[in-house]
Amino acid sequence: MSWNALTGHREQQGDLRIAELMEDAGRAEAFSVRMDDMVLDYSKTLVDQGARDLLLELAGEAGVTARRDAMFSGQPINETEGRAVLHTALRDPGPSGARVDGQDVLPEVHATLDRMEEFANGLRTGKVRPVNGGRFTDVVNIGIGGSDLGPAMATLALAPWHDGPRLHYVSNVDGAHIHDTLDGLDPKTTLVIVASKTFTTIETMTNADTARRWLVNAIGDDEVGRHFAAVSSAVDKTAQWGIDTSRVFGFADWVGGRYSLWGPVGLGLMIAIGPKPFREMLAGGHDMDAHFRTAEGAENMPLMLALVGIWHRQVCGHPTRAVLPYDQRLSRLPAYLQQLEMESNGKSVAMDGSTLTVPSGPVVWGEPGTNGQHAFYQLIHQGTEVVPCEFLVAARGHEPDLAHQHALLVANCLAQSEALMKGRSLDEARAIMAEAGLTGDELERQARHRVFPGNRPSTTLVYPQLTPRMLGRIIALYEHRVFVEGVVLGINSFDQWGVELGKELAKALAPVLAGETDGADKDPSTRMLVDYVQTTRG
Ligand SMILES: O=P(O)(O)OC[C@H]1O[C@H](O)[C@H](O)[C@@H](O)[C@@H]1O
Repeated sequence: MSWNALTGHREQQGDLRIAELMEDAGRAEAFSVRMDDMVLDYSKTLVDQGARDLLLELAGEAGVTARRDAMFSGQPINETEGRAVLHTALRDPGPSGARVDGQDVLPEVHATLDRMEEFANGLRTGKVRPVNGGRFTDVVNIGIGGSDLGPAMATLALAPWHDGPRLHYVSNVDGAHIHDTLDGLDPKTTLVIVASKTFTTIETMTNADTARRWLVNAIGDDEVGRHFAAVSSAVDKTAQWGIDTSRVFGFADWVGGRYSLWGPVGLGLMIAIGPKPFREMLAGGHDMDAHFRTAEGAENMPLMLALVGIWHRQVCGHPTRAVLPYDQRLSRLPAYLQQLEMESNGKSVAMDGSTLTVPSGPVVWGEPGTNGQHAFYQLIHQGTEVVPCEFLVAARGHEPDLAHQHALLVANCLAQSEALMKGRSLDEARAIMAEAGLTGDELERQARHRVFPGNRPSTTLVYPQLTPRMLGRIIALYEHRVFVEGVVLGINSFDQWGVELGKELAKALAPVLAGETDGADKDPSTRMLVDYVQTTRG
């Protein structure tokens, strides 16, 4: 019912402009939400009082609160895989937590964290040594998807805390990735973490084999295990692959891959920044969990971020959403969110097997500002498609000597949302052209190119500084936003069947490319492409 009411409300708004709503001096306060020292400003959107009421009603009808409580209490809300969804337990300081099969999950979570801490400290202090002595200078994390994007994003984000061994991330099955990463590293002082929830992912296992050969060449076979650690929920498979159990950090199947940064998948990050900042990040995630569980309605930041997302995608029909961190260290955030949001909510079948009657989650994309301004913002300002923008910016940077650069960064961020909202009318453009000395048809023609439609929505998340705790809050904010959007759409945000078909076909195509089978069953396009590769590669 609320869907219809919402689309009706949007229609009623007609050509209402955000700038008109902004004439209300109280709008910014009324249409923003605070969580401690963070502010999410969604006043530069067309969400008005009526829209917000209806969106909250929609969340109520979808049963977001009950579903949220079911998630936190360990019920198997991932119904297509029959699993609980408890990544929040990885950042729960306890003392007691959710129960799965009657068992409190926290003792194991905390014991694993302690083991990770011991191992990370060992590497950082030189207690955990390479075969030939000395210290580990470099750590290579081999993983893909959820076993790569989260820790890689966070390692970059927390660079100011990086005082441990150098961290490198290899994900792509393209040999170029591991080749270029290992090139220049010394195998005698390099530790490899093989990170894979399933420990079957072809990309990761292929890269792990390559890394093992590289290590064996330098240090021999006997003790190569001392240069490995594994992170997985398939502990039996890590043993089969030859990694000693003391070097294996396990996690339960109720941690989804793309939600797994908080536990052993974050091992590399913990080695890089140290256990204390890592635990601070967990505390930040837990802050957001507590907020999400207790803040009411429009006071709830993840809920409101989700509802604004739904307003833009499902109600207004904008197909994409740009994530624009004005923070170079968050440059991998858009890629991380692409998996988090699109793998979670890019689905067209509802939990009950019926076809979705509203669009699924949006295409998520983005780059850090100000780089994007000199590339694709043209389309955001003047293209025919409206792209809701999500800006993120810290009040303070980490480089006191470069505070003037941070001030410029912030000015650019705020100016963009202002420009998107305000735009520039034809009359204003004409005045600029007249000022430049143009007249007649030429003035008119040139003016038209300089019109900005404006009325383009954006949200801005501001926070004091990108610390480990803040990063934890930001990531958990997005996780819960994805959760709420999924509940409102009625889909299962925690499976990913859509990635399977391509994997199956790739497996079947490998022998065709190798010339072992003829591929007669393939379509003409695929056959032509196979033929091209076979004849061209020599
Ligand atoms: O951690 P792994 O089991 O190796 O999985 C790595 C990734 O591959 C899969 O194809 C899934 O789509 C991702 O959700 C997952 O994060």
